Amino acid sequence: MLTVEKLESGYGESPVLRGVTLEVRPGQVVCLLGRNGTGKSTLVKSIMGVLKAWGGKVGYAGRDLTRKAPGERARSGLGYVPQGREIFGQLTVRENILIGLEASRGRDGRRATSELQPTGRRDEDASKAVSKRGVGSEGEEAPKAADRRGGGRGSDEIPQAAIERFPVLPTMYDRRGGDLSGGQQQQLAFARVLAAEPELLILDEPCEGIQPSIVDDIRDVIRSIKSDGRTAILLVEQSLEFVRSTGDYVYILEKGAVAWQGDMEALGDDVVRRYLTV
Ligand SMILES: Nc1ncnc2c1ncn2[C@@H]1O[C@H](COP(=O)(O)OP(=O)(O)OP(=O)(O)O)[C@@H](O)[C@H]1O
Repeated sequence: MLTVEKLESGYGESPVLRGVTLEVRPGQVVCLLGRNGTGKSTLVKSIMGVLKAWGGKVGYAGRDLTRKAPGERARSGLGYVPQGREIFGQLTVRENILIGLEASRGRDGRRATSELQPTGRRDEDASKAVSKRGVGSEGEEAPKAADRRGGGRGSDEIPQAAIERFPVLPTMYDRRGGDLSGGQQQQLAFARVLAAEPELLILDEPCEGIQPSIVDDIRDVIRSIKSDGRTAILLVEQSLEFVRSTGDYVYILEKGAVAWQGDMEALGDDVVRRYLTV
């Protein structure tokens, strides 16, 4: 479903990716490993179009997305939880999740909010975008998830797909995203992207800075998504233990290129020593 061919990218004049080729098949959990600075985040940013490709190709479900904007990639079915989560701190939990819905509304030809950047003062822009559509306050009209799915539910209802794995979130719908703990924010970031029911979920270090009990929850979420079989996952992760307990296939990057790839079972100690041990 996702095919990356000889992808090259970098920052300014500095190349980082030097011809990366990889593939994610439907239902697979593919893990991206490598020491610090080898280009893992650069690769997922380039797949999402947050960073422009210098060369090579990103194909998805038979379409060439290489020159497409991030919003269009989201509308095609790609969901992305960036490193650091990037939730909208000034918006409520409810508004954060509804923003995620925009990616799927975009599949009907409307603007996707993945084009909004959830940082600092841009929260204001996001807030405006939300309130324009009436999500912000009681009694106003919200994005019609029900319209799209023909479900006939209340107009401001958050889709079950967003929250079914995070029972704590509905208890905090009116809290500001910025007031949540790191673990809760990570759950919110997941819920926001799952609201759009992506076919491929790209996760950049979802366990970074998260306490162990929440890491276990995130592992359960990934396993549950995997067992549903509807969404493939491309997972950037540092923890070998986490990768071994969730993944099917592994790519290891070194100096912006794939240095090793294979089934999870083939990821032996020799490979770990050679490419991952610091
Ligand atoms: N915004 C940026 N501007 C310039 N250089 C950058 C930028 N982001 C990353 N780099 C550089 O690109 C290279 C690859 O970084 P990248 O974040 O992709 O690595 P990574 O494998 O994800 O590392 P980590 O595991 O530490 O997150 C590094 O040398 C890094 O310093």
